[in-house]
Amino acid sequence: MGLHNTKDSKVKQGNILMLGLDSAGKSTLLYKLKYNDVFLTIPTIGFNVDMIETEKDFGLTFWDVGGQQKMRRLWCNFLENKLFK
Ligand SMILES: Nc1nc2c(ncn2[C@@H]2O[C@H](COP(=O)(O)OP(=O)(O)OP(=O)(O)O)[C@@H](O)[C@H]2O)c(=O)[nH]1
Ligand SMILES: [Mg+2]
Repeated sequence: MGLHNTKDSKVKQGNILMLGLDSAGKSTLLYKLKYNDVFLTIPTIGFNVDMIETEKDFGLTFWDVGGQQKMRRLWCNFLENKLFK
């Protein structure tokens, strides 16, 4: 997870990369964290990005990446991204 300041140095933000095999429960976990509820999900094609404000001036951006076989070749693009280093 990377943690960095935005233009306003008081506002902090972190990025969380969610990787895992298909049907591991990544999207379910994200919706549970964001809405405190369980939703019917469909397999993620590509990726979802969602932000959760944890407290004043602090937010977490979740990158929920599809885990199906055909999606896994995209994982390296996220792992090489400096947001997650
Ligand atoms: N029993 C049980 N089922 C779960 C749990 N978490 C997720 N599921 C179910 O598992 C299935 C897949 O969940 P998803 O959250 O879509 O899985 P995912 O990791 O996002 O899958 P991809 O998007 O294909 O990578 C859904 O039917 C969920 O309801 C859990 O903790 N317990
Ligand atoms: Mg998903």
